[in-house]
Amino acid sequence: MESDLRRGGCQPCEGGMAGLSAEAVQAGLQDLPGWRLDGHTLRRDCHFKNFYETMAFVNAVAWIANREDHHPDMEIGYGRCVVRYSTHAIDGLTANDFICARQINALLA
Ligand SMILES: C[C@H](O)[C@H](O)[C@H]1CNC2=NC(N)=NC(=O)C2=N1
Repeated sequence: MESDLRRGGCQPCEGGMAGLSAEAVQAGLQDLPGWRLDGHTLRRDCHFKNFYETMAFVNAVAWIANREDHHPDMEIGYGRCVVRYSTHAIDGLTANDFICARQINALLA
């Protein structure tokens, strides 16, 4: 499982796909700085100097979302963006959510 979270590239989201166990989610979070569990979503609160930087980030996240065909919910303010990932198809968390969260961390590194 851990290796699935490290490997890039999301799998297609389908109704029957397996959600991660609570243990797997906790294990994944150990290696995902900045993210926490918020209900059944992975959440990171990001802060920026100004609106321009916030929107540059939002656009980069949108680019990743379209490449991976895996889309977060985003809440945007002048200097902040809350990013939440879950897999809508199963209303839970899958490896896809961790794969995308890692890509967001790479953007912010
Ligand atoms: C048809 C398309 O691949 C699916 O609707 C994808 C699109 N992006 C998605 N994003 C997320 N977060 N969860 C999904 O289940 C999902 N499904």
